[in-house]
Amino acid sequence: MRAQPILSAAAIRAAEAAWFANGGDSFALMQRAAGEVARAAATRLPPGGRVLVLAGPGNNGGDGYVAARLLADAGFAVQVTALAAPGAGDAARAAGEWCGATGPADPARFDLIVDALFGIGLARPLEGEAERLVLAANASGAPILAVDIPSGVDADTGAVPGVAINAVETMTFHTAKPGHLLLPGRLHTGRLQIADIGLPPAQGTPLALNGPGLWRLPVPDADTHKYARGGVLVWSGPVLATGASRLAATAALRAGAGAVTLVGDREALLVQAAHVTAVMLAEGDAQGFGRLAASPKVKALCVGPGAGPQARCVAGAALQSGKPLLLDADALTAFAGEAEHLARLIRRHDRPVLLTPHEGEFARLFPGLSGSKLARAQAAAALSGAVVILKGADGVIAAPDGRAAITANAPGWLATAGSGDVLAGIATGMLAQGIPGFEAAAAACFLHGEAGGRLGPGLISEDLCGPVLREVLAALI
Ligand SMILES: NC(=O)C1=CN([C@@H]2O[C@H](COP(=O)(O)OP(=O)(O)OC[C@H]3O[C@@H](n4cnc5c(N)ncnc54)[C@H](O)[C@@H]3O)[C@@H](O)[C@H]2O)[C@@H](O)CC1
Ligand SMILES: [K+]
Repeated sequence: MRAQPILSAAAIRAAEAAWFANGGDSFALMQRAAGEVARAAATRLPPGGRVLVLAGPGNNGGDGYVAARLLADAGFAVQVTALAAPGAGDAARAAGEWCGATGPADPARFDLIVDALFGIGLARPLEGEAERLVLAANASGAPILAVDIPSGVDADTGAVPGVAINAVETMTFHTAKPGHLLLPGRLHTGRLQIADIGLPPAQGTPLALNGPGLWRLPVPDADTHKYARGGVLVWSGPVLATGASRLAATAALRAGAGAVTLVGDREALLVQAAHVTAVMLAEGDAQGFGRLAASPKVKALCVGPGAGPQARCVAGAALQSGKPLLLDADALTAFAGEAEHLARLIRRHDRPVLLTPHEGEFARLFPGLSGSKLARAQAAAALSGAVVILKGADGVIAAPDGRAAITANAPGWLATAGSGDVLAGIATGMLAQGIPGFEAAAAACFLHGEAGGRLGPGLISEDLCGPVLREVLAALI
């Protein structure tokens, strides 16, 4: 299975420019794009159905004019409402070839609205007539098919600086754009369709949709044993906060680590003992954690879920261990405002380190980083030398070498206490099995999303560690 590339607006324009430089015909490209829009529109229309095409001043509008002509030729009743006449180029040619009904219209009178106001060329918030058209289309109740990207959504960031079209479906071209997958853009996109319009396949792109094409799950050989599959240490929280680390430990075991041990003080372990069976327990403080981590049986470490006041010392010991390591929650907050110091420790560590902040933890750890979720995760990975999972429904995974992935399968049901602890555990379990950092992080995010999707309403984090993870793994191996 191939990874699905994602291209920024600039990368799409570069791909088009390269193709044009080799003699590719830009109007033919527009016609192919519009053909895909018309085909998608036709499947949503009754015979002779009424279509309103909202056309902007650029090539997105050009796609709209060509689609209008194709739909009219196919017997649909098409009207175009133009925001402004295209000035020149392909869009002007497309507008010139449209001879049908043109002018203002009540969008509620149509069976379908085709949104061709703005695509990847959106440069500022929608105002005035553009804003009015978008609000009227959204309020009309008619389904909206967006051309390339819902008008008002920034193709690179998913940001909606003003108003934006609420599409039921978006027909985009060549590859997905970050704005289709990052929030809030994803909520405006509806069903995303990606049409091949004849550009050469995007290869070696640093950004991809998170999915099985990006990583491969480990399958144990028949002659393996538990420590060959990978031992994991998870730092246990204190006596009144043991749940988070227990979720992480259980998830690591489910994800395929051969043996998982919770390490902590005696009181905490007595609580853990009342709950766990296959997960083992070992008494120790921060130095003890470091000593246990030195065992060749231990292949990955997880510090942070519910870690409590020891978080910094244990994270420090873990960072000296030379073992693949995941830092989450309290272990991230322990380094708040000290990203550069943490980066020095990570760079000395020389083995994969995963940082798994949610937005709040990210802001505390990297207060100087701004921009889109994608840009911030990439900057944090470059700064820290770690693979960063910036969590959320549009979770971004970024590696220090510039690779990044966006996860789009996480349902809202995953927004529940302990969900991040399970993600940390799955990712640590992947690290323990020798999966490289970026792939381990991406696989964990995908598995977590799939498990959440299967469980649905009523999901609690304990469920995520249950048989559902086994089912998800079995479906993907
Ligand atoms: N370049 C190509 O060959 C192809 C482009 N395609 C289409 O072309 C689109 C990109 O076309 P363009 O680069 O012309 O960009 P757009 O059509 O997205 O918009 C650019 C125009 O909108 C104006 N504009 C931007 N933001 C505005 C705002 N907030 N309010 C008012 N005006 C605003 C700009 O000044 C410019 O005139 C793609 O999204 C896609 O739909 C497709 O036809 C495939 C081929
Ligand atoms: K659009």
